[in-house]
Amino acid sequence: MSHLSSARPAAGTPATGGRTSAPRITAPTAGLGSGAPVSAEGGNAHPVMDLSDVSVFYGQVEAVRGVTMPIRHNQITAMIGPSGCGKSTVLRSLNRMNDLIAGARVAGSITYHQQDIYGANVDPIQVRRHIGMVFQKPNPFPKSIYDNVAYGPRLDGVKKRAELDLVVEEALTGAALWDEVKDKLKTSGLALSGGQQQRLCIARTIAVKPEVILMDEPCSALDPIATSKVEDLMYRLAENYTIVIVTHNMQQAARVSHYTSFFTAEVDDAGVRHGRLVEFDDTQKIFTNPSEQRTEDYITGRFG
Ligand SMILES: Nc1ncnc2c1ncn2[C@@H]1O[C@H](COP(=O)(O)OP(=O)(O)OP(=O)(O)O)[C@@H](O)[C@H]1O
Repeated sequence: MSHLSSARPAAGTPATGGRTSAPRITAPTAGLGSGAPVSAEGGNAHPVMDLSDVSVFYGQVEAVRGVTMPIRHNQITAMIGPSGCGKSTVLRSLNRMNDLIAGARVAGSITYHQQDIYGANVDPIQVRRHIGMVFQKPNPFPKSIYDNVAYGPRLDGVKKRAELDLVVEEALTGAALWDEVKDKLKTSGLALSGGQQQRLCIARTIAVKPEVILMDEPCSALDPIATSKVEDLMYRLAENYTIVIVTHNMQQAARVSHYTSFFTAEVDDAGVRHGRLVEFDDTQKIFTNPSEQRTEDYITGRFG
């Protein structure tokens, strides 16, 4: 296990008023960039994160109740379910992005390598350093392609041009964008197409070598060709990263993920609506032989 010694915002992630005397969150360096390709049968992959009886509140409203599931190493876990069932809420709770929403609160336990990410001494900025996020709408900084990717490493203290050049090339190559942009690194990231912008945001995220990448509907703003490129990329990234993706697109979940969690909204005895995790399993099982009738109804289009 290695210890982090400094707090700094993760690339592409807004900094919060995090505690400055940042206590440390630990992570094994062995997991960073050293994983072997894992197939959909990777049921033995150990959990990098564990959610146990997680509920998320907005003020007094319990938007999601009692979610328990693992996030397995170098696997892609998809979250699917009808609108408003709490997929994005749960995703944001995995790297404390909900901290940025006034009144949001998480109950239950979310661990990263057995460490409670909401522990009293844990700095959310450090959490986001290890658990990066790619958003629905590509959000490059209004800077050059190079500076978008170099942003996080520079904050990490990488200053030498040659080192930065290498990190930028590696990240852009890892995000399957290098060949398209290597001759125009000084061009604004905003001048790229939507699909290229999303891959640039992925490059910016992986440039700081997080272990887990959260993706909130990363293809919803993209056309089918750009979507297919990002899907291919996700699959390749899973050789080295643990990915959690929220998607409205069931075909996409079936295509790219190893595990799928199906969420829905339930109304409790008091008439209050909450998001619930109905079923978590191998993606193949969810889409061919789910245990729950509600899952089957959803994937066969009978509701949702
Ligand atoms: N910032 C917020 N403040 C208050 N309530 C919120 C906030 N964000 C989400 N909610 C509520 O939490 C519930 C779950 O929303 P969430 O966006 O997580 O669902 P979702 O499954 O991701 O939906 P969609 O598929 O439409 O994006 C909804 O009732 C929503 O209105």
